[in-house]
Amino acid sequence: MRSAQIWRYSLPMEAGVVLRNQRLKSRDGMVVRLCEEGREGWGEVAPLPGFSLESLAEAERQTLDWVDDWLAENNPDWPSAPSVAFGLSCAQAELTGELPLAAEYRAAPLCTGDPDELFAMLQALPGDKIAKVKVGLYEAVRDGMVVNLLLEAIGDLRLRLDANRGWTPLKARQFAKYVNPEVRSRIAFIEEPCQTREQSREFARESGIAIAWDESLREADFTFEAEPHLVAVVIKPTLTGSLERVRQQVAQARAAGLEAVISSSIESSLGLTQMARIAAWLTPGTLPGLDTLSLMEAQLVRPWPGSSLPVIAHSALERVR
Ligand SMILES: O=C(O)CCC(=O)C1=CC=C[C@@H](O)[C@@H]1C(=O)O
Ligand SMILES: [Mg+2]
Repeated sequence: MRSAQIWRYSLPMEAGVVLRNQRLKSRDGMVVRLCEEGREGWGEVAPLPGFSLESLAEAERQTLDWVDDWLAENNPDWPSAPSVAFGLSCAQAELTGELPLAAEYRAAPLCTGDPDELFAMLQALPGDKIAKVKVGLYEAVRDGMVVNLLLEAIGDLRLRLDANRGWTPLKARQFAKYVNPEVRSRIAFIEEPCQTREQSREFARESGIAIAWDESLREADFTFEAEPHLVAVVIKPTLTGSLERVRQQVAQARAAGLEAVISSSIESSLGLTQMARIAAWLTPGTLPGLDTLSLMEAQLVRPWPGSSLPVIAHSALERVR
């Protein structure tokens, strides 16, 4: 006998979370529970506004249809919307025991705000000191100075930078100018520095700074291929699709000699803890980019170890099915 429940959630976000010029006041999505023969599996379906092509309403329709089909003892294909395929495939992988419990909770910390406060946090990082800094939001020169300062001050720090295609070739050059050539190799990579892939490649050639693709993975002409200066790809499961598809992309990246970094699409603690498990399973040895829980004011269903945010239980959510 199969049974299933679906709930809607809406989690308030910290003030000032801006995604692609749009303020994100709350994170909205669904929690799904699939039950069969005394076992259960949970999943989160949460299209990210400004990134996912499907709306929450469309995701809800596809989730309900798939669950109805599954309850009728069919084994339906994954729905077309990536966020739906991901959430449902996680629920099924928990149900069948395919998704291991071991998790990588040491996500690379996102550095925001005041450089002075950052120092203390970075100095205290245990093990591999690797952190992520968003660039391209302020003056390129300021970004260059901050990155240089951090790398020069903390000798064993490595940084992942993310420009979200924010720089013109000129701005990218201005950034590089302020980063001492001796510390550039400790920039693990910069995600999508420029507006086009060609400009990003040119920047990497010129500056010697390694790059990674993120937005490019969602473009129709993208293929996983080795290129000079390209070291990694960022895989955001909610924007990718089913767990099988995520596995396939990790394998394709590996085959091309690229590091695959599992990364958040600002899911709740439920989705984030599952991605910490996916990272431990599929990309052992690589710190995932999952430090987005602190953008929220509450956790959902399952807590992230060490977080002091209150946890909202499924029983407090609005039931859809
Ligand atoms: O990759 C990480 O370390 C955290 C996730 C992250 O940076 C992002 C998640 C979702 C949307 C984006 O604003 C942003 C990114 O650009 O990668
Ligand atoms: Mg990115």
